[in-house]
Amino acid sequence: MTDDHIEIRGLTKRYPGGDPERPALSGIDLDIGHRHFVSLIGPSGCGKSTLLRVIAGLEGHDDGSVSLFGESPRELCRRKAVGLVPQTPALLPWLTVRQNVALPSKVNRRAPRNGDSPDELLRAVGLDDAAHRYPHELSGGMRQRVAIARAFGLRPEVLLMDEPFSALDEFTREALQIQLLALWQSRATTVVFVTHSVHEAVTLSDRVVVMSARPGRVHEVLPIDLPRPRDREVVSGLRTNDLERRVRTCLQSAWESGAAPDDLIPPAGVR
Ligand SMILES: Nc1ncnc2c1ncn2[C@@H]1O[C@H](COP(=O)(O)OP(=O)(O)OP(=O)(O)O)[C@@H](O)[C@H]1O
Repeated sequence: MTDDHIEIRGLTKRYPGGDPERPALSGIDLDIGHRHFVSLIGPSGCGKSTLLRVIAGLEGHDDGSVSLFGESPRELCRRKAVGLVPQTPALLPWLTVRQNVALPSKVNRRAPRNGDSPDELLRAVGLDDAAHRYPHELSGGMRQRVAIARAFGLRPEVLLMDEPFSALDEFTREALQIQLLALWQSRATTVVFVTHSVHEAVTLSDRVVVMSARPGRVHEVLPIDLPRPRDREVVSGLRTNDLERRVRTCLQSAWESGAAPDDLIPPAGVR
C-alpha cells in the first residue's frame, strides 16, 4: 500500500444473482496520482459506476484491493474525505441554495475548519446571486452547480463524479467544465470522472481510462499531455483532435473485445 496515490489491484466485483462468469468488474488494476484528474469512459455496462461506488466505499468487492492514499474506501468515507456528485443532483427542496451548500459542514462534526464558506463556493460556481433561491427555481445546470459547490464544501481528498454534465446543453456543459477545473486546481482534490463524451474526457483529464465490458476491465489508459489551463486555444487545437481520435479508436477496440459473438452480428436490416 502506498499513501501517495490511489492504488487498485486485481479488483473484482460480482453483484448477487449476477452471472458468475461475467463479474461487473474483473481484475481491475489502476493507479491514480494525487491531485490528478482521471476520466473513466467505456461502453454502457462496463462497470464505470460500479468502480466509482467501490472507490467511494458504497459497495464492497470480492477480490483485490483498493487503497486511497494508504486508507481503505470505508476509512476515507468515515472521515468524509470522499465526495460523490451523481448524474442527478440530490438537493433538499425545502432548503435554499445557500443552505444546501452549507448543510454538509453543518451536520458534520468532521468538517474542516479551514473549509470554504458557502458564499465562497457559490461565487466559484457563479451562483452568488441565487443563494436565496430554492432548488425548484433553478435550471438543471444551476442545480448541478449547487451540487458541485456542496461537494467541495468538505474539501474532499477524492471527488467522484458520475456523468454530472450528461443532461446539460453544450454551452452550460462547457461553462461547468471550466468552473470544475478551476475548483479542482485550487482545492488539491483528486477527481475521478465518469463520462460518455470523448471530448469531455480529453479536455478535462490528465489520463483517460478506457474500459471494456463483459466483464468490466481496464482496456487501456491514455495519458493526455495537453497543457493547462485548457483554454479555448488548447481545447480546439490539433493535438486535442488527435487525442480524441486515439480515444475513439481505443473505445472501438474496447467495444469489440468486450462484445459477445452475437453482438457482432448486426440485427436484420442493419448493415
Ligand atoms: N445493483 C446492481 N445489481 C446487480 N447488477 C448490477 C447492479 N448495478 C450494476 N449492475 C450490473 O453491473 C454491470 C456494470 O454496471 P454499471 O452501472 O457499473 O455500468 P456503467 O459502465 O456505469 O454503465 P452506464 O454507462 O450504462 O451507466 C452491468 O452489467 C449492470 O447490469
